[in-house]
Amino acid sequence: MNIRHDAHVIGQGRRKVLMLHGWFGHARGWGPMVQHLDTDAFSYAFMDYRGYGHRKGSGGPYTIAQIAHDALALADQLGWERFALVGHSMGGSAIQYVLAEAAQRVQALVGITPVPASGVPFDPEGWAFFSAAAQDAATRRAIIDLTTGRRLTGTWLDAMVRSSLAHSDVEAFAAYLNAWAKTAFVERIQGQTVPVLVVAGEHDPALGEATCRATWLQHYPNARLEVMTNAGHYPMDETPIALVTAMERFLRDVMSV
Ligand SMILES: O=C(O)CCC(=O)CC(=O)O
Repeated sequence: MNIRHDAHVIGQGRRKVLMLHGWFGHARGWGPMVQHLDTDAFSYAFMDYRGYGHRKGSGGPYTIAQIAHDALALADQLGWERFALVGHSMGGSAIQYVLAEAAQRVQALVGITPVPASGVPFDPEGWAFFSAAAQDAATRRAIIDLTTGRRLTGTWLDAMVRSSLAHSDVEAFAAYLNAWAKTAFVERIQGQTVPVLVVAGEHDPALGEATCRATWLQHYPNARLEVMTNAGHYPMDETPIALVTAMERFLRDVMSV
């Protein structure tokens, strides 16, 4: 394991994979799935966004476009000409923005409970609720509880909130809500033939199977869907072995080495 550039890089494999985290995540916040990765077949680079993880205090811009540009700069630093991208939730929007900017470099996309390229619609009440999360730990906890189907232990919810508070700047967290919910760029990716795996969680109320079918599977002709049973919005914590198995089976299938 080593730290290079703006990323936490593990593995020596010839298949290169950039990992882009979600709103509550950070480069080292991918949970127990990390210990199950095949580090002989793959090299994984886990990137922090501006204002997150070891980039806390960096300042913005806190936008999906900036995440994508930082991801491409990281790939350049690592000497990765072509690579796959895995994005969780907000990271699902960012991996598609990378595709929009540099399709020739992208071998495959894996979206884990991912935000679509159309953004996420909110009613005023929902927007007020999610907006409160930046300043209020209890709201962060309530969102994670809601998006995992209100069925998981409070010990895990509390740990997720602590991790989110410790590893993100409040101003970045606040601004990224606008970024993931309101960045819409379907016209830039619609019809791209890149192989895509979409992983939905059975208990994810907003970004679950129905949303993935209505968005990702309509946008990409070569997209396939896997639904993780016994998972909500965080399969990397809830069903880590099943998630890694599905993800690496797909990537082995579509990435030439
Ligand atoms: O819309 C939802 O269900 C939650 C999305 C979210 O929290 C964003 C993220 O986890 O990156």
